[in-house]
Amino acid sequence: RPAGGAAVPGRLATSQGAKGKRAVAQPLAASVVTETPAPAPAIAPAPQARPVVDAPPRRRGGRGAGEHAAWKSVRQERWEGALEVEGELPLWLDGTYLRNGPGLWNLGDYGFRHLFDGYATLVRVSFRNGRAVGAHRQIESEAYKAARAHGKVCYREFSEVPKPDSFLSYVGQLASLFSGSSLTDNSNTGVVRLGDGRVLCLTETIKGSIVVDPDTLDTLGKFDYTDSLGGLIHSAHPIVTDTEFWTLIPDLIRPGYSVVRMDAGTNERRFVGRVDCRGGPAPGWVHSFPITEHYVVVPEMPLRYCARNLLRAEPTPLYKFEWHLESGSYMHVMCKASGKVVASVEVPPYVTFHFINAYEETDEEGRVTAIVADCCEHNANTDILDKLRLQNLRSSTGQDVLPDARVGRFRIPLDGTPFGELEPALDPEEHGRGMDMCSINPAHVGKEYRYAYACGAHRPCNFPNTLTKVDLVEKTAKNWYEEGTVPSEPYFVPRPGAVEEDDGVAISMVSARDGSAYALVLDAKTFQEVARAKFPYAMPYGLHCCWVPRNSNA
Ligand SMILES: CC(=O)/C=C/C=C(C)/C=C/C1=C(C)CCCC1(C)C
Ligand SMILES: CC(/C=C/C=O)=C\C=C\C=O
Ligand SMILES: [Fe+2]
Repeated sequence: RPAGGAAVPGRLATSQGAKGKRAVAQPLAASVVTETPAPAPAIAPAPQARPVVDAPPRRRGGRGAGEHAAWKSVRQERWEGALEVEGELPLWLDGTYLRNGPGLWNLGDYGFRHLFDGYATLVRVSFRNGRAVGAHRQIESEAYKAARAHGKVCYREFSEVPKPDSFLSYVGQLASLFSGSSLTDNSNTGVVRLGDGRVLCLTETIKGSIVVDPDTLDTLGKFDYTDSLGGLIHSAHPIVTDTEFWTLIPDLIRPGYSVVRMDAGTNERRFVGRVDCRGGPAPGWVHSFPITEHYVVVPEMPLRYCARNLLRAEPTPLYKFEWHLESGSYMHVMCKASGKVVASVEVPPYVTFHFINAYEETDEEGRVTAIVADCCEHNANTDILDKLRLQNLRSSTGQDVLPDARVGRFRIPLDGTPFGELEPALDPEEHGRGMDMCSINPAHVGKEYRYAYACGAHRPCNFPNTLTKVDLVEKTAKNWYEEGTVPSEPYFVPRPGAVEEDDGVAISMVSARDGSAYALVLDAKTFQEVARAKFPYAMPYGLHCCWVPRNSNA
């Protein structure tokens, strides 16, 4: 059942194209707008457009036949058009799904190394009356604009660094590293809707907080933090509610973390408290962290930032990080109201990008006795970082090379006991020993919860290739799998008025080996497909999502 039919034409345009103008996609270094004589067809065969980059990458394995579309750069700067819908979209699904991710990994014939290096591609699927309109657009960060203008990397990305033209410019680069001016603002990781309705794309550099228009996908400008808290990096995953925004700012000089809060409607973060690291030469990497109703949980894992690696021109095996098993692994708990650290426990070693949720355990008198915190845990093994190198992702040989992962459940006692526990929350075989890119019902953030949605594994595989719904009470999982596909984070959207935790849908953008791509809508209760909205061109893999309900700001 096609949705939208010919009513909504597919649109292709350059970043320079004024709103409403129709223009063909431009190669990266071009600076002129070329308008097309006629509107593109309804379901535009986007690959007809001139690709953003068309030469083979310097590092082999960029665009060869047989390579999965998930790991190929998006082929044009932007597109918009009606999507063909297969199945029945729920009529209550009224709003916009946004997904951010590093979708462009090539500059001319130069291919980037790592999944996390790519320039940000924002994808939109707007649902209304059982129909879907899709779009994507490159985010106009300074890093992307400079790369497009000069045909080379100009800022320090996750693993890519600008090649110094001379020793003097190398010295200049070092100086600019200390000031933060050489760090990227390529906001390729997350996208969040603030309580006041503004939509932000984020990465781990603070300067990479960029405001976008969720309808046009226009880059509106830098999010200007008006406080004087400073810092160069922060967690990629702030916790955002209708009223607040919480994040962590690691301190690489005096190892520790600042816990900060920003009220909705403001641009001013306020310092809440500080956690001093217990071990190691630098803070543990804090890609994400969880909160509960009264506490902020600050993880300190043995995979730590490394100032020396930040300065290097060539990446080390762990990029900007170092593994310090001897330094210990810790979980700290800070009271939101007082900023005081109320617990700091040593836990077994762990490696995680993504915390799923946390909540408080209470005794009969209602006193909080412990915090339970769940994460996608990689069995204390850092190999996953190397598996996310594009060369590894592109060279799928059919062998089972994805390292095992699980739902790691921490129990952090608040009674002064010096140690916390870390155990799998369910048998990892339930989800094929793959576990990452998670979401939950937003009404349960910081509270007891039962269900988590994530990417799991159907082995053999080299990357998570299923969607999984984990029941943390029954300790079971329901799995969705379609051969040859790479699904991204299943993002839970509650049905308006829902009471049950899993009353809603899980939306995932799926990239298929044959070059097709679709937004998959699963009934979150049964985990059965209800519909798919198909893009007319290949879509690269992407990371994190958010949901903007229609008229949410009206
Ligand atoms: C996409 C993802 O999950 C993580 C992205 C992380 C990034 C882009 C980290 C970037 C960094 C720099 C550019 C310099 C400072 C260190 C670090 C935070 C690793
Ligand atoms: C893709 C990913 C992390 C992304 C960070 O935002 C992790 C994948 C892990 C595989 O198991
Ligand atoms: Fe992430």
